[in-house]
Amino acid sequence: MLLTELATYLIASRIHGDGETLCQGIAIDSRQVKAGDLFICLPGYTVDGHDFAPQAAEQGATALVVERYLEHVDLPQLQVRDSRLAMAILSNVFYHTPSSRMKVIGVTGTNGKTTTTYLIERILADQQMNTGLIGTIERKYAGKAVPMPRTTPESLDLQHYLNEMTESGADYCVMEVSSHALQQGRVKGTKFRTAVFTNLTQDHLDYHHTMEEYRAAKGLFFSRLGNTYESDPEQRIYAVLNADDPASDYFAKQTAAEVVTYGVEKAADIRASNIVITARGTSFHVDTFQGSTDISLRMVGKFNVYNALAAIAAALLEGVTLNRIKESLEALKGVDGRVEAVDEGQSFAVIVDYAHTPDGLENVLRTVTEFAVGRVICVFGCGGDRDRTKRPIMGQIAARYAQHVIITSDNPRTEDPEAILVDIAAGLKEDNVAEERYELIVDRREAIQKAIEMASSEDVVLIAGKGHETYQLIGTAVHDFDDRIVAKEAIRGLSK
Ligand SMILES: CC(=O)N[C@H]1[C@@H](OP(=O)(O)OP(=O)(O)OC[C@H]2O[C@@H](n3ccc(=O)[nH]c3=O)[C@H](O)[C@@H]2O)O[C@H](CO)[C@@H](O)[C@@H]1O[C@H](C)C(=O)N[C@@H](C)C(=O)N[C@H](CCC(=O)O)C(=O)O
Ligand SMILES: Nc1ncnc2c1ncn2[C@@H]1O[C@H](COP(=O)(O)OP(=O)(O)OP(=O)(O)O)[C@@H](O)[C@H]1O
Ligand SMILES: N[C@H](CCC[C@H](N)C(=O)O)C(=O)O
Ligand SMILES: [Mg+2]
Repeated sequence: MLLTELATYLIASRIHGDGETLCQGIAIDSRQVKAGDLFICLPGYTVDGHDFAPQAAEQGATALVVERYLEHVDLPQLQVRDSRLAMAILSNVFYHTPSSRMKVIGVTGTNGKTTTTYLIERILADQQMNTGLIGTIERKYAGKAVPMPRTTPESLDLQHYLNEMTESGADYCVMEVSSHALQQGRVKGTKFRTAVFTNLTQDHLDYHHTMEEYRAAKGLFFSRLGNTYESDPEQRIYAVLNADDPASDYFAKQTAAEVVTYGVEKAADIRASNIVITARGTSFHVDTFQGSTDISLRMVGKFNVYNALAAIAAALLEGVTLNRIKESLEALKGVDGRVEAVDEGQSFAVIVDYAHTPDGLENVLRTVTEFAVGRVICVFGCGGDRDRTKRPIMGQIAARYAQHVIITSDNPRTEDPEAILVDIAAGLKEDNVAEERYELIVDRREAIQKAIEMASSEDVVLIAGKGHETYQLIGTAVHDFDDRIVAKEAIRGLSK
């Protein structure tokens, strides 16, 4: 497209230089610019994309989108007020607004996004609907699955993937929408059919500063939902909210979409009762606006009842019958790295889980303690360059539920690994937890080995925080690391 043509989508933008310049693609990273690309300069949190304009020019960029005119760069420039917003708009233009060619169901919340997206996707796919998925673990469509570096892609990548999805025939995209994504406008321009909210508890305070700011970021999802009422049911827009989470009242007030609620404790449109949790699964009764049924999940934990209820709501809104939903939910074994059992025939249980927030850890520990006959041994850590205030809290939660706690590394990134462990241990010290009940082992492999060596029959070893991850980030290096493989090796090592 020509620069002048692109400018028509950006009101009050200003062209410096030749407007007849052809832009064949869009790039936001100078290292990935191809000849003929439009390079959008994004002011970042660490560096300023404007500083890389000369590099982009060298790589063959034909024009720039800038927030301030760059005199020293000899390229035509489209000056805008907000280059992130320009990126969202232009990405939609470039990829022909893919979200209007399919139904996009988005899931936001502190915990349970990945799990809920897989449940929804499974139910829809079982109805012979052509589905795609984008989230923490992978993006998946057209028979391909590609691991994802982050939960919600930048708008440029998102529109690209959505376009690939519709071109491969997808009717639905089920995706996770993180608070970072909402704050940074990564989903601006994406038309959502349904926005699902799981829950709001502490995480990411390094980025959002306070719980109010964090809630406001999540709120952007609901306040930006469609503001028109269509007579065509296919065009209607819904917000699915957790009646038991206080933040839902706030989101309900913010949105113009039709609200459907789910929950256990409080009255809700989709409500579970008679919840029974065992080591093998979770069963419950559910009343909905489309009838009632009993469901037996193979996934354990009360939190998974909430995830299932959210998925039931989203699927009912697509016209799937409750019976079909039940069949799909009951068939699902679970989601990669979420309360995943590691079984090498050992006499004790080993569970790998992705709990990396205080609430997530408390939920999974509570679940595990409910069916553990022996002791619970918990191995976990906290990510570096992330919310530091959650560290001592997670330490306290671990010691409250587990008989023995091994504090270890979980992606220290650029922080001092030992210092992170000390931050976590501060919580246990404050609670006067006896020193023999916990230990600090920086090396995660050693920590897992130690937990497995000390486990006796009927104990449960919970390895939390990394779930499906297949790496350990230390400094800026990425090391191969998979809790499940390391645990298996440690179990096999026992008999030697
Ligand atoms: C805090 C945050 O979200 N940061 C994201 C943001 O980074 P940034 O604004 O700091 O970017 P920057 O590194 O300063 O660079 C600015 C611009 O210069 C460009 N650049 C930079 C270097 C260079 O050589 N050439 C160049 O052109 C960059 O491509 C970018 O366009 O924009 C970058 C480009 O899109 C993202 O990669 C980066 O994600 C970082 C890596 C990240 O870790 N994000 C996490 C916190 C995140 O987004 N997590 C959420 C939630 C997880 C969950 O709870 O599920 C997620 O959705 O994954
Ligand atoms: N509804 C829920 N409420 C509380 N905790 C949950 C819930 N669902 C899952 N969890 C816990 O949180 C962990 C992460 O779950 P999941 O990956 O589904 O969440 P997520 O929101 O996608 O996380 P992320 O922010 O990293 O993408 C699980 O391993 C489990 O321990
Ligand atoms: N999406 C979350 C995942 C955290 C997982 C944990 N293993 C860590 O690295 O802190 C984040 O980026 O904060
Ligand atoms: Mg996720």
